[in-house]
Amino acid sequence: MNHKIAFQNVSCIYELNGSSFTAVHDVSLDIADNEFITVVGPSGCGKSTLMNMAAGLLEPSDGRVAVDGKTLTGPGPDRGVIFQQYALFPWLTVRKNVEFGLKVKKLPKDERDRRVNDVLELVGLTKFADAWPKTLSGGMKQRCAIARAYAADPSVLLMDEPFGALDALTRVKMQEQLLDTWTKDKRTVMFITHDVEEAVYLANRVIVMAANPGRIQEIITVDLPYPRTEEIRLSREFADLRNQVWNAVYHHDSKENAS
Ligand SMILES: Nc1ncnc2c1ncn2[C@@H]1O[C@H](COP(=O)(O)OP(=O)(O)OP(=O)(O)O)[C@@H](O)[C@H]1O
Repeated sequence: MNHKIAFQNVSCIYELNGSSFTAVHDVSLDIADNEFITVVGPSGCGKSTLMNMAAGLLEPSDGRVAVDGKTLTGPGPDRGVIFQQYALFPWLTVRKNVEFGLKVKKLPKDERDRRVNDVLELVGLTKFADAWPKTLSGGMKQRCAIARAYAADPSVLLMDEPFGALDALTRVKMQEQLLDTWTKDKRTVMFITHDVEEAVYLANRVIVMAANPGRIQEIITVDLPYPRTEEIRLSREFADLRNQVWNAVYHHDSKENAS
């Protein structure tokens, strides 16, 4: 299999006030090219720490993280990062927000225009190209952030609870929209969430983490076809997978807390 991202025996130890805390311990994981993986687990199990190491924002204390076989030494344009906070520039329109990184890269104007138009179309924001961020709903702001990440043409998208601030209905719509975008233009996606249903709905594989120390508890393959229709979401197979992930996350966590 062609591995896009490889975590090899990765650990992360934070030093704080003279004591050390193991946030992630000995994680090994291979993510295939164009695979969509989701990462779930209890609060504090090291999900963001793992993603920050893939983003190159944090260096592992032990082991290595590689993208396309190359050990990471920092952030790079091959990886687009999307956080829960939309991080849009309020003084720029949707179009200018999406264009921003391309200007920094000094791409010629016609190339910038072409790319911005393509990605706005991809996320369904063409009509809102000249709108200001403050006039957009939360879901639209996050679509704009996704468009901006796509515009830079990264082969990897790292998403940390991107829909965490949205209401339940918008969240479901955003999941559909994201899968639609990803199906049209595949990337390797690592998506962190607290929401078990979201984790199953989106993923090829769900990585369930446990805490103290943060580690991989179980990997559950979601053998459901794309597009993930409403019929799939309401199917018996989907419910079984959701229960399986739920048990791996919560029953394991409550057993640990009881002991
Ligand atoms: N800079 C830091 N210094 C010390 N400890 C940290 C630091 N960042 C995170 N931690 C600790 O490491 C552990 C893992 O944190 P991390 O944010 O990766 O977990 P998470 O699974 O993403 O949590 P959540 O779901 O609540 O966002 C937590 O116990 C956290 O308190």
